[in-house]
Amino acid sequence: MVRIKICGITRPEDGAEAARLGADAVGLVFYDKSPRNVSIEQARAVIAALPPFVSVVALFVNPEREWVERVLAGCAIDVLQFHGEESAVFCRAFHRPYLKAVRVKPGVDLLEWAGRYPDARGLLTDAFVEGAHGGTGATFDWTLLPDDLPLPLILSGGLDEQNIIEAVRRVKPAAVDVSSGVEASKGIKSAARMAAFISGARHGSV
Ligand SMILES: O=C(O)c1ccccc1N[C@@H]1O[C@H](COP(=O)(O)O)[C@@H](O)[C@H]1O
Repeated sequence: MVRIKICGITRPEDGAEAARLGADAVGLVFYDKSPRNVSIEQARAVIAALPPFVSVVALFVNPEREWVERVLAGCAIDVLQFHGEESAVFCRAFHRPYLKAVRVKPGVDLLEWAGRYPDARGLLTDAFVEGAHGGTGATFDWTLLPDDLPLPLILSGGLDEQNIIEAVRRVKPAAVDVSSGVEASKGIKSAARMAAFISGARHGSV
């Protein structure tokens, strides 16, 4: 069964609703250029509203090492997600499981990326959009994904309630990750869209 991560949670009630609907993980964005950016205090409030069986993923884009350490000291984070140009040495420096995001466009060699981050818990594929690091709501050509990726594949990039069944059926990822596609407005989740997305992901993977 595909695992489901709902990213860009900024409000405790959205995290609690994602968990109630069956999300396996929620993502918190610690990147001040994102409309979904949260402070450590906001993150703590979201985490406090979650049941203990939901994983908490902290997303960063080219962070200072001290910022990651402050977040880890201030919040109960299970997994790190890096969306910038962080090296493998940097990603593993925190002794936490981590995901490495890759922005996919023609010519990007995902097998080579997987080789550069062999200890990542998964490769998260997002759409390449010039000038943006992610969370754009853009999709990419799923035929660019290799069948023989040596790491678990987390599919993201423009997923929503309309395309999630086809995405899961065609790509067969280990997990899916969504942010824009389940929002009512930037940073605010829609309960109805989250419900339709999670139901679609479950439906597509049976
Ligand atoms: O959500 C953001 O604002 C964000 C900012 C910078 C890097 C990544 C970001 N989000 C992640 O991008 C992918 C795709 O998001 P979407 O579903 O297309 O909106 C996903 O992993 C988000 O968590």
